[in-house]
Amino acid sequence: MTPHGNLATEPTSKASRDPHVAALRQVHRAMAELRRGTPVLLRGPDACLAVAAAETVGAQGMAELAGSALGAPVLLLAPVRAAAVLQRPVPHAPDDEGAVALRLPPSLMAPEALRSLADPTVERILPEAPERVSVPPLAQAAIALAKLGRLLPALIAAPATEAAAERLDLLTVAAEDVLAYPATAATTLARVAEAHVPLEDAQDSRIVAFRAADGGIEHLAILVGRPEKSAAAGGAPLVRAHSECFTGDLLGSLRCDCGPQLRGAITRMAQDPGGGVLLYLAQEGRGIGLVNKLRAYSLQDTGLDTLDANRALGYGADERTFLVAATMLRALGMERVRLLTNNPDKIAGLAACGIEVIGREAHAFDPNGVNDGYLKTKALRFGHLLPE
Ligand SMILES: Nc1nc2c(ncn2[C@@H]2O[C@H](COP(=O)(O)OP(=O)(O)OP(=O)(O)O)[C@@H](O)[C@H]2O)c(=O)[nH]1
Ligand SMILES: [Zn+2]
Repeated sequence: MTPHGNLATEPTSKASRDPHVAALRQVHRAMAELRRGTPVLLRGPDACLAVAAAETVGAQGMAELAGSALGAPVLLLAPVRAAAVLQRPVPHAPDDEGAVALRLPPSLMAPEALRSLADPTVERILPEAPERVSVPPLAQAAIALAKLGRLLPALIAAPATEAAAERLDLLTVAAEDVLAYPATAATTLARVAEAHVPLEDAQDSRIVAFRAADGGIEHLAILVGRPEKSAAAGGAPLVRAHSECFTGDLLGSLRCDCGPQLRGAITRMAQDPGGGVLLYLAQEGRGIGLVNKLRAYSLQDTGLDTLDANRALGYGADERTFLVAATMLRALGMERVRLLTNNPDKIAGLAACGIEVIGREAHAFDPNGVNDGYLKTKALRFGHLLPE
């Protein structure tokens, strides 16, 4: 509210009238609410669902959820996590919205118990088995919202009304806007800053920052040499779409190959007459976020590989959208590229977003004695094109 009235009904700028921007803003707010343990209301065409993240909800959030609920809350879990909690296979039902709903005994309806049900890295013997019940409408959007917030995809959920949510001052967000968010956010990426940053391995480098209209973390393009010139002259510059890896890129972790891939790509672009572009994408852990990647690592230390560890958390093997990279390349005027990668999904993903990948350049580094299993899994289970 302002002294001039309600911004929702009296837009003061073009941006606040744009339905895409309004949707992005609301979804981003909803993510932040879940992250701090506050419930939000998902609005669908026929029903509403109040949800709170099992990982963050506290006593107040539980009380607010109960206060807005029309029925008993259930726990929504991704099917793999539900199977682990129930200690039996969970057959797929056609209308399950990619989630399993469990009715919890009162002993498990408390924040600490919910956290342990959500998190496979926490060992817990259940006093009573939860009962599988039918999945409420909008469960898929609920799981998607938790994932967007880089939380464990596990939510406590109950049918609710908009009036009750308003009375409790809970944020309401359209389920369809949650599902559309990754694509909508990617298409609003715009250049916001640019600077010359000489690098150890490439003196003639510039960084261009891109921001989406949601207020999320910026993605960066590192331009080495003059790739725009090469593109404008009909060439296809070297491009690497590099998902950020705090542990590998910054700390030199030996668990993965990201550090050598990052520095190696920049060195290679510096040597290429056409230069190159390294997209440094805010998609840590293949899109699951750093905290979940650390959880995945701890599961890998118990014997799971990188793919099964992601699934045990309730995430997919790869949660990235390549539309981010494609939008940045288009904004830079580079729609024909040679891609530095071993990952065929990246080639297909960029091609599906309208980028012409005219060639692939292998980008493999020798195992280091720690990441050998990780590299093997990439070849065997992700189909990466790695040398024998
Ligand atoms: N979830 C998860 N992410 C990881 C793990 N190890 C590395 N990553 C992340 O994976 C991303 C890099 O993806 P990779 O699959 O190694 O490589 P790629 O970029 O898809 O393929 P290339 O182009 O061939 O390198 C970075 O964001 C890393 O943080 C892991 O064990 N689990
Ligand atoms: Zn890494």
